[in-house]
Amino acid sequence: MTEPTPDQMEIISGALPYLKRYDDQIVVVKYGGHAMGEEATALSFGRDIALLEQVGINPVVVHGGGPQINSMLKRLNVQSTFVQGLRVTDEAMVEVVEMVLAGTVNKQVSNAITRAGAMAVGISGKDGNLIRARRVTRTVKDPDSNIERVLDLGLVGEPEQVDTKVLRLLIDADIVPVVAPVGAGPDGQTYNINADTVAGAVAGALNAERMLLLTDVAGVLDENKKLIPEMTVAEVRAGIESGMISGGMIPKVETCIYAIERGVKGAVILDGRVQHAVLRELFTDGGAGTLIRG
Ligand SMILES: Nc1ncnc2c1ncn2[C@@H]1O[C@H](COP(=O)(O)OP(=O)(O)O)[C@@H](O)[C@H]1O
Ligand SMILES: CC(=O)N[C@@H](CCC(=O)OP(=O)(O)O)C(=O)O
Repeated sequence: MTEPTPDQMEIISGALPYLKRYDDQIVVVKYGGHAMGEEATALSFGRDIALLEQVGINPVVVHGGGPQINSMLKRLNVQSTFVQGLRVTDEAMVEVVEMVLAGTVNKQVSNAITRAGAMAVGISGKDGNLIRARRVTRTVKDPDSNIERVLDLGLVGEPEQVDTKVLRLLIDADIVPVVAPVGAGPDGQTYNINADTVAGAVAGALNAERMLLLTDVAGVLDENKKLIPEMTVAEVRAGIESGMISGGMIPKVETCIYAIERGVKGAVILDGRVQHAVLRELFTDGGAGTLIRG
């Protein structure tokens, strides 16, 4: 074994105040499909989560899998369309979505954490009554006529109710819950739910100390493409209004606002492709991405 360098000792020692701050607190980590790419990043993610569990923090993982669903649909020769970042999902497609998210990806993520030495259990929002979903619609404006139309996205849902019992049982048993973003409607129908939205709902229901959204950009970028380290809810709203925040970043910041309004102390958007992104964010002074506060 090589001797630790003074720098390494400095880093470990510098983590002490953060270890105290997060002791026994819940941290919800959303692991986006784009952040999963490389094998090395997946391993570093698994190690980060296992380390949090080991030092007495309670991580809860919610994962995405949009790119993984895309490649399965491509293999099946099925086209998919998106409305405001949400995948229009019919009966046949929801079967593929559930298979990829609650099957392949869920087990990959829980396995990466387990291999790193923590106990992780993968569940979907349909297990233990975790997420009761309701159908969502979106209003779009026709650019030519300016007439607004309500679009039905099929079996796309949003969390109507979150029952945290199963999560609490796992957390109390020192098991890391790994949640796939599908839910069931009151009639048992399966709904496809955006993973950021699930993370916000879960973080809010658990009153988490922190919510981290791991994506493939450094965080919220300003007009000059420079990272904004910290934003208030009011600044985020102004950013959406001015068009500085657009596309896939809108549901992310909206999820952060939703979680903060439900008592989450801080929500961070950060680049999950960076090795040990979670540890950098939680245990260093500078943090890693954009922190959004109330
Ligand atoms: N102000 C902004 N700062 C950073 N990214 C932005 C901003 N506005 C729009 N975006 C876009 O949002 C994308 C992130 O959302 P998305 O692709 O849906 O992520 P994920 O797949 O991880 O859920 C970025 O890659 C970028 O193209
Ligand atoms: C309704 C809806 O759009 N659901 C998403 C669920 C997966 C997801 O959100 O994955 P990422 O976080 O990797 O983008 C989808 O079908 O792609």
